[in-house]
Amino acid sequence: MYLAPVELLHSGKVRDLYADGDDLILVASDRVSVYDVILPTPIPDKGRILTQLSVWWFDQLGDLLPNHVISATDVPPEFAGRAIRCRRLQMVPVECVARGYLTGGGLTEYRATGSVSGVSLPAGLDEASRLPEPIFTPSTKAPAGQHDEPISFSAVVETVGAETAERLREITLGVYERGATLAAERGIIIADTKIELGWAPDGTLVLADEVLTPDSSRFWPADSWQPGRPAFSFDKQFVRDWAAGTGWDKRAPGPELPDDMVERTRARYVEIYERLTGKPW
Ligand SMILES: CCOC(=O)Cn1cc(-c2ncnc(N)c2C#N)cn1
Repeated sequence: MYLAPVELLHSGKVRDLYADGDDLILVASDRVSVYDVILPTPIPDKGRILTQLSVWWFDQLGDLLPNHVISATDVPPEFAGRAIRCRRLQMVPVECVARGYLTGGGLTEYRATGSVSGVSLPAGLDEASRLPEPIFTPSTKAPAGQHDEPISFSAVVETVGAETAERLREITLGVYERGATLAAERGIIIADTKIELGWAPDGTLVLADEVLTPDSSRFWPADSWQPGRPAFSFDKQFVRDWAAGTGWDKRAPGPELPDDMVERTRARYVEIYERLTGKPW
């Protein structure tokens, strides 16, 4: 059977997007990125593990909203297990972020303004503080290599209208709370997550991209969480600490990882998959 070649549309840090006729093929690589730098050493099976975790979440979230998955198996053979055939959507031009904890860019913004994406927060919060309740903190979709800029809810209203803005907030918080609740029962804190939504031709909002993976969300082991202390990244901390120990200048290309680092990091992805899905990898 002649297999029409797929066309590369967009290559990201750790994933690539192809066109295959009317469909899209979203492919996850084994690349890992720390401090926004792609490391030269792949983590075997990372792409497959995160793709299968995302597929599992899509199924768990099917009662909240439809998703873009056409098939997780009908993909080009070279991408088997680490790609999703998905329907082409009109993507919402807003990064939909939910935060249950304060860290990263949200903490920086809070320290400067007392709020995150226009959402006022109580005084006295610190690194890794749990928020009184999860908040919707949208941002712009910055061009590759630049950081997304926080935008207020009213800016989202101006972009997509009030009804859709409310729906974006409702969906984003709903996906986060479903994921954070399930993960917490399994000893994992999901501190925040970024989802992508798109419109189907009939105007329905559809969950796209990847969902609730360690690449789209911050995963922390619950047993070592301490507000006021930088949290331990479940999947990336070993590599971050090791790379920092080599004296790596983060403006330089990332260092090659030694075999034990690769295996320990792979094991962390397997552990996340098994804990959340309850299925052996
Ligand atoms: C580098 C990989 O990441 C992306 O390309 C993100 N992205 C996804 C789309 C998209 N566009 C239309 N329909 C979809 N179903 C999707 C999805 N998912 C665009 N950018």
